[in-house]
Order: sequence, then structure tokens, then C-alpha cells
Amino acid sequence: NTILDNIFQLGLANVIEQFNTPTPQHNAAYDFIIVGGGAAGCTLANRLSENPNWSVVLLEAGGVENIAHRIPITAGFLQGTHSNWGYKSVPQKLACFGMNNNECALPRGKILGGTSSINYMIYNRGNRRDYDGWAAAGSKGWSYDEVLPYFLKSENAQLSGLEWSPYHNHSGPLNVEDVGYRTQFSHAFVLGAQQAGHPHTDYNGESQVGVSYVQATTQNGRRHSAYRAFIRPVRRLRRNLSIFTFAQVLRVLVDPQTKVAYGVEFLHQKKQYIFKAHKEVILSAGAFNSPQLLMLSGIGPADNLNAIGIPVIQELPVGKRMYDHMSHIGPVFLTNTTGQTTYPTSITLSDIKRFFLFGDRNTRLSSIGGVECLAFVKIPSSQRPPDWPDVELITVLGGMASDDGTGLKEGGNIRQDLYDQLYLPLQLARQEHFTVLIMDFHPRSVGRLWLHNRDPLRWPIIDPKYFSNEEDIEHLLEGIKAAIRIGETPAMKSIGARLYDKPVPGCENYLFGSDDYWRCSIRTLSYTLHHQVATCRMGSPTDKTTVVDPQLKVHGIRKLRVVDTSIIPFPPTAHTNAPAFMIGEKAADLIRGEWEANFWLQK
Ligand SMILES: Cc1cc2nc3c(=O)[nH]c(=O)nc-3n(C[C@H](O)[C@H](O)[C@H](O)COP(=O)(O)OP(=O)(O)OC[C@H]3O[C@@H](n4cnc5c(N)ncnc54)[C@H](O)[C@@H]3O)c2cc1C
Repeated sequence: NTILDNIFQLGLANVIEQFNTPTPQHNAAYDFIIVGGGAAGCTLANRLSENPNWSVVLLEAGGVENIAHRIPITAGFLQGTHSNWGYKSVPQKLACFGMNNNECALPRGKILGGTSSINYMIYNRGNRRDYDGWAAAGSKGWSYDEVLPYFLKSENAQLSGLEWSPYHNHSGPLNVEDVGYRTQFSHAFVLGAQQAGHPHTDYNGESQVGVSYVQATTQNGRRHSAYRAFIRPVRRLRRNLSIFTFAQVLRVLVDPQTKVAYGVEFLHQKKQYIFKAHKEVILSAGAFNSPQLLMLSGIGPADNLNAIGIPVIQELPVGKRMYDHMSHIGPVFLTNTTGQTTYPTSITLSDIKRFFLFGDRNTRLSSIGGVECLAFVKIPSSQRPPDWPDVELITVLGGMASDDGTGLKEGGNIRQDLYDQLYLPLQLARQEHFTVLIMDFHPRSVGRLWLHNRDPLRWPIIDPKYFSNEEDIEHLLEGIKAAIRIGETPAMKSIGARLYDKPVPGCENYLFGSDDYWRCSIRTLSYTLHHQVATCRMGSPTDKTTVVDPQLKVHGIRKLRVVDTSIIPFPPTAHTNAPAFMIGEKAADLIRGEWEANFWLQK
């Protein structure tokens, strides 16, 4: 009697989006070739194809969404499907001890819509200081005042109480709304956080520090992905926009003499094709695959390329730097509530009928994978200004146990024995509880990504080197303490909140609740929130750590840009989906500005 069983009972699992991909014409030429139909790629494809004189082709390695992607509560299950590339890190020496072979799961969307089709739908832009920092470090044109219009451009906000906020727009393609389903946990946490001194705020508004209910990229309680927002509404109307799904690009074609990108080679239905670009090739393949494709095309670190026999066309530090937002699963709070934790059996057929047949957006199915509230918190040891949060507290109704170990455990590569010891007792007792995930916004650990060999179908090697800088652990520890303080407030006591004190396997030798206990727990229950950035870092061409310039052009190569989260130079005070949409919007304007200005020169 699981959610998915019920969906099958209603015969809905077969409701698949109708999407016919034409047969590619070998050597066909388009003005713009966009590689990757993710958050940034779909946005860019929409905006560039607004010009009817330009032909745009979007090549996506995955397929299209089905009904499961639309149901927000299923977010945790999607990592176990073919719409996830399914990457894992190399075994970590200092993190992910609770994962099989110490390998952290690194999911990524492989589907039209990209990671926006499998993510948790949290809509979060970041802090003014993030973008001002990008600009100050050499990314001219990317200060907060210069990027805010692009966040607003894509947004269609339906947020109660923020109807007149200058930080929200109500006419963009991407729906951002309140989650209709809220539990007692969420109300107690928002109130409790205020009692603990965190002001109520709009974390996408003037001041980020404080607590809020989450804002979600959903529409009427259903996932609103990049595909839904930017492609579906226009794909039948624009004859100048061609889209190929199940089209995996193998490399960018770059003339080694002139260093001009002129096309791509890709695989579709086991056949290899070439498409040529009149104007530009644009990589929007995400933080793992854009750097992979650059390296496969001879653009990257000479040591790696020489070692695997790829001739170097342009030496650049592709993949040499990677940041990510690591989090800790917990603390977990037990409560005296009833019926608030979502276990599969608590989703009723009535919920499903209301969701599907009556468009009801207030059922459990509209909960975005259980995420309810966010608190943006300053920690006592902070070295940053008071308006720049250090850690985030993310509340989840239930936690690892609330899908009976079927989704999150598998998606997170969590060890079965750890699940059985720590979470199975909660599952079997149907214990009411909620989890606070603690995320470090400004990690200092720097990872790296490189290639095994020249096979484009093989995964890149990804070593995030989580917690190689000890300070990252201390930030999470301070975040855990902030969550515990909120747990002690009257609002939280009113729902009977108390810490779940079963020791984390491997940490039994430490006194539960001591700093060393939590440090051990952090290394064991390390859980990335999948915000990898900087693998094709943006900045001034004189900055030897960067790969693209502020126009997103690859240094030293003509007619080639990267437009996705891989260009983000520093980890933002945000989850990275909203920034990906912003990057797509801004890139479209940069490209349009340049080619439209050159129109008469090209004639
Ligand atoms: C499980 C999970 C949960 C998350 N939750 C949130 C959240 O709640 N809120 C938030 O803000 N962020 C979240 N994120 C992060 C966020 O969704 C991503 O950072 C963002 O969507 C990335 O956008 P992108 O355009 O850079 O890349 P993607 O959206 O990943 O797009 C890249 C696209 O390129 C395609 N591609 C790759 N290689 C090739 C190739 N060789 N040929 C053709 N196509 C190719 C991929 O299939 C994919 O469709 C989450 C991430 C994950 C994995």
C-alpha cells in the first residue's frame, strides 16, 4: 500500500508526456546548439528561440517526465530511476562513513528538465553579498543588482503576504508558490525559531537571515520543472526550436588551428550524428557533464588530457575546483503528535483522488519531498557580516525512515546496517518525528573532477574531498546546536519535541550530544544537497582558476560558451536551482545582445 502502488491502482503510472523526437539529419546546421536540457538549458532554449530568425536545437541525453515527476512527495524516489545519471563520488576519507564503501551519492537529472525535474523544488536565490562577491572577483556584470532582474524575469510568484514585494514578480514562466500542505511540525518550528531569536523573513527578499516556510517551484501543488515552465508552453508553437531527447553529446567539435567551435558529435538510438553551429555551441550539461564534455573536446588540464591521450587544444583548469554544500542528516526530533509524519501508509486513496481528480494542492502529495521550513542562521564563530548567513536548517517531516527505507536510503547510498540500527526502529514503531538537515553555505573544502579515459560514455571521476577542511565540520556542529536550541523552545515543547538519542552507528563510544559525538555523526551521516559548482568557473581571463569569462565564453576558444551551474565561482548562500534559471536568463540576454548588435556586420 505505498504511494506508488496507489498510483498504479489508478492506472496513472502510464500517463506519459507525449513527446516525439524526430530523426536527426546528419550534418544539419543550426544557429545555436544547446547541449543539455536542464534548468539553465531549457531557459536558454526558450529565450533564444523567441527570435524567429534563429534556429535553435536542444540536445538532451535523457527522456521526458512522466506522472511520478509531477508529484512533489515522490522527490526522494526519483533518484532511483533512469532520470538520474546515478553518479557516486570516489570513496571519501573524511566523510560519508554511513554510505556503502564511503561513496557519497551524487544524483543529477538525466531528463528534459534536468535536475529541476528530480530535485526537491526549494526556490532560493542567494544573498546580495554572493553576487557582489562574484562581481568583485572579476565577473563584471554579475553583481546582485545586475542579476536580480533575471531572477525576477523567470518568476511567477504566488506567495501569500508577498504580493507587493519588489523582490517577487508575478508574470514569469516559472511558478513559485507556498506549499499547500503544512504539518504541525512546520508551524512549531517557525514559531520556535522566532522564540529562539530568528526573525520571520522572506529568504528571497531584503534580508535573508531568519526563518520561513519554504517557497517551492510547484504549480497548483505539482512540480514545475524547467521543462514545464520553459519548453512545454512553446515547443509546438516555435518551428525554429528543435528538441532531441535521448541525444547524448560525445564531444564538441573544435578546429584545433583556429580554436573555433563549429559543432557537436552525438549519439541517438545507437547511431552517431554531427550537428553544425552557424553561431555558437553552448554547453548546459550541468556541473559534472559540462566539464566532462570540455575535457573530451581537448579543453582542460594538460596533465589529465595528456595522460589519457586527448590532444590539448586549450589548456584550462576545467574540473580542477569543485565546491559543494555538504549537510548533516539531523538532529532528529521525536514528537507527541499524531498523523503528521508522512509514512507511505499515511497517504490515502482519498489524498490521491483529491490530488489528481480535483486538483487539490493541500494533500500530502504536494509536500516537496517532505521539506517544510528553512532557517538561515548566523553561527557564533562567523567571520562574515551579520546579514550573510553561515548555515541553513532545513526541516523535513519525518526523515530517512518515512519512506520505509525504499527511496532516500537507496538514493543516498546509505548502508543497510546503519539504516536497520538507526532508522528501522522509527519505521517499525511508526514513530512521529521530524528531521532538521544542517547545511554549510560556505564550505572551504575543495574537490576535483577528472576523466578516467577518453570514453565519453564513462562517468567522470568525482572527488569532492568533503571535510578536507576541518572548519566545515565545525560550521555544521554550530548549526546542529542552533537546531537543538530551537528544539528547546516553548513552541517545540508544545508538540513534545525531544532529541532522538539512539547513537549513530560508529559513534557509540562518544557521549551522546557531546561535540565529539556530533563531529562523528557529521562524518557518518554526511549528505550532500547536490549543489556542486565552479567546475567551469567564471571570472576574468587573467584569473588562472577560471574557465569562462563573464560573457560565459570559454577562454581562448571562439563560439563556445558554458551556461549552467558549473560557472558559479563560489558556493552561494542558496540551493542552486534558482541560480541556474537566472544564469540561463542572463546568458540569453548576453548572447542576444551580442548577435543582434552584430546583425548588420554579419550581413
Ligand atoms: C536530488 C537533488 C535535489 C536537489 N534539490 C534542490 C532544491 O530543492 N532546490 C534547489 O535550488 N536546488 C536543488 N538541487 C540542485 C539543483 O536542482 C541543480 O543545481 C540545478 O537544477 C542544476 O541546473 P543546471 O542547469 O546546471 O544542470 P541540470 O539541470 O543538471 O541540467 C543538465 C542537463 O544536461 C543533460 N546532459 C548532461 N550531459 C549531457 C550530454 N553529454 N548530452 C546531452 N545532454 C546532457 C542532463 O541530462 C541534464 O538534463 C538538487 C539537486 C539534486 C540532485
